[in-house]
Amino acid sequence: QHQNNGLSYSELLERVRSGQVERIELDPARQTAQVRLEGADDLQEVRIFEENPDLMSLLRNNPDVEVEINPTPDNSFAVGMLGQLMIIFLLIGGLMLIIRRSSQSGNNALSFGKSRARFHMESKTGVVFDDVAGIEEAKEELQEVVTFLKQPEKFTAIGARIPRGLLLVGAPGTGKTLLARAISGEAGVPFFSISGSEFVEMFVGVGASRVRDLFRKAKENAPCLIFIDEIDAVGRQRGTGIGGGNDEREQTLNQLLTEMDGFEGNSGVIVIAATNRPDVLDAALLRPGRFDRQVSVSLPTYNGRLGILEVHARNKKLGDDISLEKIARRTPGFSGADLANLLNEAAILTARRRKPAIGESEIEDAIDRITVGLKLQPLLDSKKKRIIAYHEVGHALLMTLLKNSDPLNKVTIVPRSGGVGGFAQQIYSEDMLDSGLETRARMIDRIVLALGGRAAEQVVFGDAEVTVGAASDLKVVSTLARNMVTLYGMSELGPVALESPNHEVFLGRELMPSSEHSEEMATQIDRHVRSLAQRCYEEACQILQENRALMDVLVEILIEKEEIDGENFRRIVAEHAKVPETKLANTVETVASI
Ligand SMILES: Nc1ncnc2c1ncn2[C@@H]1O[C@H](COP(=O)(O)OP(=O)(O)OP(=O)(O)O)[C@@H](O)[C@H]1O
Ligand SMILES: [Zn+2]
Repeated sequence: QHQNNGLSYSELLERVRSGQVERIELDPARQTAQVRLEGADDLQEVRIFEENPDLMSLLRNNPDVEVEINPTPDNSFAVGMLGQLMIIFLLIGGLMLIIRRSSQSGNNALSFGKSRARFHMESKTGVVFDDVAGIEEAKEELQEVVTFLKQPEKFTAIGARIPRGLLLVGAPGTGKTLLARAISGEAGVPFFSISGSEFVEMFVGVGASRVRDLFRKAKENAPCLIFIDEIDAVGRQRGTGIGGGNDEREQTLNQLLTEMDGFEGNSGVIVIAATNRPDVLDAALLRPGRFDRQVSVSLPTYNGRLGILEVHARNKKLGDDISLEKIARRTPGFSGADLANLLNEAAILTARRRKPAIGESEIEDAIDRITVGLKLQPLLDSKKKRIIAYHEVGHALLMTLLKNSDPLNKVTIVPRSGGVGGFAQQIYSEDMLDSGLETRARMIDRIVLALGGRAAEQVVFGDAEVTVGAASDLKVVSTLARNMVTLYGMSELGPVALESPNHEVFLGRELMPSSEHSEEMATQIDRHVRSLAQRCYEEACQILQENRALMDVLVEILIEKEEIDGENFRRIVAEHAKVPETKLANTVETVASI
């Protein structure tokens, strides 16, 4: 009934019972498990079923089996995030850009065979508001919670109801956990924490009682704060299957709701939950008296990044040449965790290079590591390498020639572990993105230069040879062009907003069509978006065509040296350009009517 070496579900149960299973990795979404039998080196796959109480209770009774559960991945989130970052991050015109988000967030599977996850309690977190930077608005809102915890009588005396639950909403690594710990620290109250993914353990039927324990302990220690990270793991809308153990999860959620309702008025316990997916939460969680207040924690702006860098530079040895302002300018789209990580990576590199203090080159390398991954071996000279070189030179040359583009920082064809074959990177002269003062001229140039990679491939190798390497460039182009037409009134459709901007792009909603306009208007928008992109593409092709000889020179140098920094690149361009003056192309005039 099954392949030679495949285990059936019932055989799996049998093997667990007889103690022959060493390790099992459950994947509820795919309804499979990877099983390692005693003495075996590799894993084998077994189909499991949605309702698998036998397996779960068996595993509970056999604590020697190592168990891991892969939480259901949320790709929609990742995609939304990626889209967002790519706009901000247009500095990288890389082949197949993949941004590695701080991997510590979220999806780490939990193992409950060895250590049964419990809630954690810290009597003093030692974190204060000064340790949290760049999210001033959220801090201000939460200052109130500190006062509730410190002096509840102040509020009860005048009959004010102290909120029980508060939801922190924001992308991974923006400092939600840090903020919660700082509230505890500032108020001088104990901090209880558990993560929603640890709640996935409810799978084995201990969830509800864990919740009861947590709240009982907390009440004994009031005033105090309970922090539930990744609440979406347990608080997803009920009745939507995330795989086996649904009932368990719902029981846990119900218990959580019961506990929230069961607070005696002003018992001195405040529950803070964090999520990056408020849209998937069960509505019951958001009712009055539960998590009825939301505070959003957004990615830091330029000033925020500067503040966060200052916090994390406190205990680092920085060289005299390091300017935190410059780093902040280089890192739009970075979260607080990314920035902390950046300084830490730079410190590690510095130690490895036996230098006394962190220097510019360590910062530079750390930024690249975080955005595009580790350097890999350069490719051997090959057609592929030439295509990548032309693609990147296409981007880089446009960054240099276009009048309204931020200058090139460097162009490289050293492949990166993040799946990037090469990239051309800009350095922002000012923090336009944060200030919101992006102009039409700049946006057009960003579209043109994003198309520069594909255009170079086309100009040099012809139609048939264009590669898939431009996929991420094209995503950037569509987003920018669409925003120009629908949000900023920068097309012939007139100065009207045709869609409401969704600032919470990290929710992945940006991809959802809005129904605010008619079918007819939707067609018009599409037409204008396409025509804008088409004109920009033609513009890119034309500029590159005119500078074909220069491109060849640059590609030869890039293939030889693997990397050219902005200054050298500009020097070479100035030496060889037909018109010696750089920054000559004014696309706004050519792409005038859209
Ligand atoms: N605003 C900030 N100020 C200072 N440091 C920060 C800030 N945001 C993040 N960090 C740094 O990043 C680390 C991770 O952030 P934290 O775990 O609080 O983020 P989070 O929003 O809870 O992320 P996740 O959703 O992944 O749990 C912090 O311990 C801190 O070192
Ligand atoms: Zn590209």
